[in-house]
Amino acid sequence: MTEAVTKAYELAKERYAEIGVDTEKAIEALKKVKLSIHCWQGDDVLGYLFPEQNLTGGISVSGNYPGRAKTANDLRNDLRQALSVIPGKHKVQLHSIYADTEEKVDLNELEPRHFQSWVDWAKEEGVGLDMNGTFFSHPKSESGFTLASADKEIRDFWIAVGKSSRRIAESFGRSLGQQSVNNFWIPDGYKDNPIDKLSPRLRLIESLDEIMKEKIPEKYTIEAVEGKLFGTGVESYTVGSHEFYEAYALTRGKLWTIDAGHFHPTEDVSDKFSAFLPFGKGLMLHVSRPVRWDSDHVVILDDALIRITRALVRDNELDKTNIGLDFFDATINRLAAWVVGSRDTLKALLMAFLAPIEELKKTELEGDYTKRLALTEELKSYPFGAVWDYYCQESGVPVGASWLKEIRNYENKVLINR
Ligand SMILES: C[C@H](O)[C@H](O)[C@@H](O)C(=O)CO
Ligand SMILES: [Mn+2]
Repeated sequence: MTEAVTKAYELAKERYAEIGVDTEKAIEALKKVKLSIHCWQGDDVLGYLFPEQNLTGGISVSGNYPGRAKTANDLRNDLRQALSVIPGKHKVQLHSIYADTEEKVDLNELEPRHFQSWVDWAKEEGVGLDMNGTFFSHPKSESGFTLASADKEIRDFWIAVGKSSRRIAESFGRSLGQQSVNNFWIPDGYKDNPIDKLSPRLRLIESLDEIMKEKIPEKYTIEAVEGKLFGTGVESYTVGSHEFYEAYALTRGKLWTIDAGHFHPTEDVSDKFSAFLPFGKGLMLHVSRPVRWDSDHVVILDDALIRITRALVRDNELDKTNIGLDFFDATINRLAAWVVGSRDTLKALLMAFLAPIEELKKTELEGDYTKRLALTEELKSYPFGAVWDYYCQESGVPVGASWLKEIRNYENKVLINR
């Protein structure tokens, strides 16, 4: 296998060189990209703080594949196994509900010490940690409102949750020596047409401003705000819409989170990066695959993903963009879901790097759209797979579908017994 992979790579390298693409440079560029892999694919977004609590907030997971991670330790072991077949060094995204503690503690009382086991694990694994405050799956979110609630007591509770998430993210940044992005997604909204669309938004602004009041050095953590078109149960009005958060991010110097599943199905999210970034501090992405709606299917190498990575690479936006994943499928092996989604996102990035970008830009400037079309179409059948295989081999991870054998062994040894 090793020899065949290397031979195929050498040939591919020649083919790409003919069109002015340096495959070694593309591989080096790919090595630098850190994905932010979401922990919640491993346990169906339930967390470990409230074992009896159902998933709420208008998101849902279908399927009952055996082996859901039932403890934080299970989840870390599963993540370690999945990471071992994904090339590169990455980050893992947590949520408040993944606190690992024996204490009876509520979301608003969480402190960095409740995440110490995650920090220790991250150090061992050499991964960074990103954070998400949890604003759902809790009795105090049952009305459908949290930070935008008209009830001050409810609002204050969730403000404390937001502040706690910032302290935790800061501690991740300090302990691990890399910035922790702290993402805020707030599910608040109405099922049916509201009369007053303004007041909840004004309350959300006030709550967020209160949460962000304390200055924390950005080298440790920065907040990202995630809008949404709608969720199940909040079809008519979402307080934190896209325009709301785009404006919030711009005026407060925060990151704007673009979740690929949160827009109208025909909207091209990749088109938004270059419109926002000349004004904004940066982006957080939640790479997801909406099938007819925000279904959070496992990411695959489809046109939508290719458009996302192409935009980031062609417009030189990687330095200002955090590439997070966000999907949850319990109908298949959950580790395989992480692996497919992560490997495919990396593959799509490699495809984007393997292009004569400067030449294409020049062609476009010269107005030669015929050549632009011809070149981009021919590029699609260049031997990018040989470069990917070689990258996997050199990174010490399985080439081709052989990673599945390792995941199956783990399933038979570990997952099946849960
Ligand atoms: C669990 C996550 O916070 C959640 O998926 C959020 O990011 C989202 O996308 C909700 O639709
Ligand atoms: Mn998301």
